[in-house]
Amino acid sequence: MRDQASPGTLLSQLRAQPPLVHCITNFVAMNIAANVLLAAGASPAMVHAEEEAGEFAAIAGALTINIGTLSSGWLRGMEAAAVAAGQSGKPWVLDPVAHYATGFRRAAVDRLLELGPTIIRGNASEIIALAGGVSRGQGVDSRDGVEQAEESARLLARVHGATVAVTGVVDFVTDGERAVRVEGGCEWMPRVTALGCSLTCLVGAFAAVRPEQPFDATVAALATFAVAGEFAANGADGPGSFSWRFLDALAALDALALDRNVRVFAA
Ligand SMILES: Nc1ncnc2c1ncn2[C@@H]1O[C@H](COP(=O)(O)OP(=O)(O)O)[C@@H](O)[C@H]1O
Ligand SMILES: Cc1ncsc1CCOP(=O)(O)O
Ligand SMILES: [Mg+2]
Repeated sequence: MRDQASPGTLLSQLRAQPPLVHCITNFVAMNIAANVLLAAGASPAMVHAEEEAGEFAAIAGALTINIGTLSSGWLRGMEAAAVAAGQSGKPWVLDPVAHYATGFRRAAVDRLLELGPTIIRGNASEIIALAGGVSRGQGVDSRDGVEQAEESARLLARVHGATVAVTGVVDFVTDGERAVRVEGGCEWMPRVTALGCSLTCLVGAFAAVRPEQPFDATVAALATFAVAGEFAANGADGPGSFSWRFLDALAALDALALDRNVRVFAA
């Protein structure tokens, strides 16, 4: 196994030089995702208009594209941004929210996949369907277990030359060669809307820090969420108090605490 930069090392680097992260995310996620990036120490910018998305992607350290609340104009902005990111050598992350739900979403994701995302982050239902499998997903929430999506993730990673992250109770990350599981988080996380979308943006932030190491960057982002989620669960009474405790836990998390509490295992 190659040397892997620790999540804490990457978190320290992120905070030392906060990356500008270009997020094209959905209406539901925009506010919480921006707050998550700020709490972690990165600098978010939500820029989706087709007139400017390409230009902005060339300036930012990384791009994230999420199809959660898609429209034709937004899709043109996403395509322009993905092309610009590719041309300027910037990593970009695809979050295929509920891509199986409608023909419009399926076609959009097919076009975005052709533009070569560096990293794909989704829940188990999304990853299974993206690899051509039969998923139980209907809306934005997963109805499948991460274990069921692991082979799909490996296949997608090989076919698209991307790092693929499947999230859920225990997360799974692969680049088609290496694979790990990331334990942690808490039961309230899937009960707070757009936390997965926010994680996709944080994956972008870490990818901006380590553009040549998307696998390590993805693991570091997932580990940060897993540890902050566990810390925030302490004293939380439900999704509401968990939500604000999670932002505080992210901001308070330091490199040492992250590396001491991270649970990443080879898969
Ligand atoms: N039951 C769970 N226990 C612990 N962590 C979870 C659980 N479900 C989701 N998570 C965490 O919540 C975050 C969002 O993942 P997920 O809910 O799978 O994404 P999405 O919102 O896109 O469906 C990830 O950090 C994941 O590890
Ligand atoms: C509820 C909803 N509807 C369209 S996008 C969205 C947010 C989905 O967020 P996540 O994928 O993080 O659960
Ligand atoms: Mg999602």
